[in-house]
Amino acid sequence: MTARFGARLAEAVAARGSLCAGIDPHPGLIEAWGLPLDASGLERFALSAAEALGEVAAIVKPQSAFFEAFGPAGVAVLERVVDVAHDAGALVLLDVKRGDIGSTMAAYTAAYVAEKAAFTADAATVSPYLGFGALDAAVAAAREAGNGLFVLARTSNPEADALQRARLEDGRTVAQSVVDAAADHNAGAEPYGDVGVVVGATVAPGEVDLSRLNGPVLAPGFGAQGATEADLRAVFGEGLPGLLPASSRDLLRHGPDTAALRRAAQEVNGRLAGLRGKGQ
Ligand SMILES: O=C(O)c1cc(=O)[nH]c(=O)n1[C@@H]1O[C@H](COP(=O)(O)O)[C@@H](O)[C@H]1O
Repeated sequence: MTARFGARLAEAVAARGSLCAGIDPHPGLIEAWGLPLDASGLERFALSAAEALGEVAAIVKPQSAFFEAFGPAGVAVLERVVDVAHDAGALVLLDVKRGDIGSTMAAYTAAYVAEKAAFTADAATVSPYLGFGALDAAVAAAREAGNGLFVLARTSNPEADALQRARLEDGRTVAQSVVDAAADHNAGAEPYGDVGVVVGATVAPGEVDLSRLNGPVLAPGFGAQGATEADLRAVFGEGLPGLLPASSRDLLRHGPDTAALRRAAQEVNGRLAGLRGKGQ
């Protein structure tokens, strides 16, 4: 039986470091790599990024929107990116940010994280803003298949502040209620559970209490959106198990030279090593 996602992730981070390498084929980056802005350029960009970053990062995160923008041909490239990154030895987090009523969510689950899912990713990003309970069946199906989910809690973009920092009747913020619901799913799992949360590296320190989460934390906003290692330290402290700082543009700008891409990811991983706890 395949090991649980949380266990596989912990093992991969121990071996390779905590960086989550984003594969976001922005049109400007495809052109900067000297490639045509069509499905063939997308394919060369994304497959070489998947191969190079997949060799050195514990987990890679292709952002589906940039593939969907090229239509069915782009989605076919995304499918190959997942396979190439797996073959290179990385786990794959598909960044699709899906969220819908429970019955529709079941179909997204079948696409991304259930047993025999159409895409063979290890985890996917999901939105809880139709109610965390609407994700319950997805959590169960992902777990059954040995896969994981990352639930948006406190995102890195400034437009999210008003909604995610709003207070519920019980005094908790909306973002904290998402973290707490994820924590309930992870209770008792070792080294940690399969339900991660997304908390931007750009948020104010102390806003979200992750002490009970017992799950992975995807921290985008590191790099191109301005957050630094000092911000990661201030927001998440040191030694938070499962912290995955995520960077896309700031890594990809080192291409198309694949050796330079690999070096950039390794260099970031080296700098992040101090944030990891002992034995992680
Ligand atoms: O879920 C995400 O990955 C995500 C959540 C969030 O709060 N903020 C955020 O930037 N992201 C994604 O993380 C990546 C950030 O890219 P860079 O700013 O280029 O590092 C993009 O793929 C975003 O869609």
